[in-house]
Amino acid sequence: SCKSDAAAAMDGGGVEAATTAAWMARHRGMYERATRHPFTVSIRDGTVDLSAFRRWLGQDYMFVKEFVAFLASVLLKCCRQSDGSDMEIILGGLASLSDELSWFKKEAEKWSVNLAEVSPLKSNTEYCRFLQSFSEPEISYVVAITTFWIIETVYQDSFAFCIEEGNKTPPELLGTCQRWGSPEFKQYCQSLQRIADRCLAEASADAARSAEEAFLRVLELEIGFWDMSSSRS
Ligand SMILES: Cc1ncc(CO)c(N)n1
Repeated sequence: SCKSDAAAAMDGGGVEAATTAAWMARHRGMYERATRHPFTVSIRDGTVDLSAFRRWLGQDYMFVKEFVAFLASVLLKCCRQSDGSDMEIILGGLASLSDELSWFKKEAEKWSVNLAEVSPLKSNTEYCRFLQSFSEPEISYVVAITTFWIIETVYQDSFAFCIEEGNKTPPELLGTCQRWGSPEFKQYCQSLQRIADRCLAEASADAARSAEEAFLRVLELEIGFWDMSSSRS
């Protein structure tokens, strides 16, 4: 089970609260390959290949549609396996994807990307298959919430870098960068991180190991997704 902050504090938990921070330190190289990828760094530098950006846009629209189903499975596990105190955060994330899908359609029009004609490339298909595996009830809530947190955090960190001081991001790409790079999105990611850390603090060693494996798998899949957007793989 997954207790609330108050319940965890009462039984003296929280000593090893920062599991996710420890993983980020331990796997720093992988984390940086995912969040300082040549593709997003080229957005920040202003040297981005616009055909690559258009490819990313079409592929990510397909990804987000799959992400809706993934988030529904995270929500279901939250309701079934935790005390339900995280439900509002997850439900809020799910609700905001409705807006996000509209944004993709509008953005696709702006860049003349025909979403009806997009078919998923290999790395996207692989990532979507990974997301689909979470519909299995055997996958625990702690693994699912950790996965959700790191998926959002890679985008948050990647795009926040594109709007940090000294950026040369083309003005027509600022809207994209702000969608995931905003302080509000960062706060949302931090609330997911707190939930993940709270669940990890109580998880069995086996469950924590599975969650760390999922964390690494996401980093790998995100690197593959950026590679796919930059070139064609
Ligand atoms: C590939 C990918 N990873 C993460 C996010 C964040 O939601 C996204 N939209 N796409």
